[in-house]
Amino acid sequence: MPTLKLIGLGLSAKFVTREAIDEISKCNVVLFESYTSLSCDINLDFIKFLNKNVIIVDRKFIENNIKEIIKLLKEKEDVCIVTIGDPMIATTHVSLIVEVKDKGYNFKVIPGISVHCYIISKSMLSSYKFGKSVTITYPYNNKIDTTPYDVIYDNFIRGLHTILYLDLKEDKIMTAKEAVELLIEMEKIKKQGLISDDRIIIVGQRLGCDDEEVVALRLKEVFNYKFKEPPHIIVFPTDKLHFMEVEALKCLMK
Ligand SMILES: C[S@@+](CC[C@H](N)C(=O)[O-])C[C@H]1O[C@@H](n2cnc3c(N)ncnc32)[C@H](O)[C@@H]1O
Repeated sequence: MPTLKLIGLGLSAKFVTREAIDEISKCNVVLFESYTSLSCDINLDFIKFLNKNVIIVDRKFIENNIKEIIKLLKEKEDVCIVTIGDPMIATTHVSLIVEVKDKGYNFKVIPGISVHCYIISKSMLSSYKFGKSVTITYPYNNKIDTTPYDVIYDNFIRGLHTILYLDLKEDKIMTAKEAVELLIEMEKIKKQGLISDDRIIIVGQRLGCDDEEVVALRLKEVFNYKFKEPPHIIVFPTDKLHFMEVEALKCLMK
């Protein structure tokens, strides 16, 4: 039975699992989806080394070309869609599986180490206390989407931490500084007192790379801090911290 396989590669080459390597090596056609995340050392050449039949695909292809994917399944039997991180976390790929299953084909998910789990681990905050995550996006037509403010606020007052993914466009990658600038603009609109100089955030930079860094900073320190190149991710902790979380945060402060 033809099978669509969604394969996660983890954050960098050292996290690629044996299962991912085995599946990619034997797959008849490999589509490398490179728009939902990025890695310091996983690129087209890396995947080509495992399987020569690889094509880079963009958002348009994955989101609008289900017919093409079904055609490939009919012709090639096995189709692998390969992503950085985990294929099902902070992506919309579940819709592919639902459509393929609906047409009577098989599917398989091969998880990879996700930035979501990685930053929870490296933040050392209680994994039981993370609320809904959200993405901070660049303004569109000069309009700022304040959804992230609402999500953080809702989590914050319920004693929950928030993971903030940062916008990833074809031509630009949002940095932690740009994200904090946007949060400050959101505060001017929402005026609920969430964003203030002394709030602490955790910034994960280049996670999974040899030069990764995880640092806890007060918002007032963000603009003078020398961050590494993106990708960046932010954790916005609640102020209802367990005493052990307070100690963990101190370990991440410079
Ligand atoms: C939409 S999420 C996709 C997550 C991916 N599916 C996964 O499971 O890892 C992508 C966002 O996560 C963050 N991110 C991804 N990889 C990262 C890394 N290695 N270091 C820091 N942040 C990262 C960036 O904010 C990026 O825009």
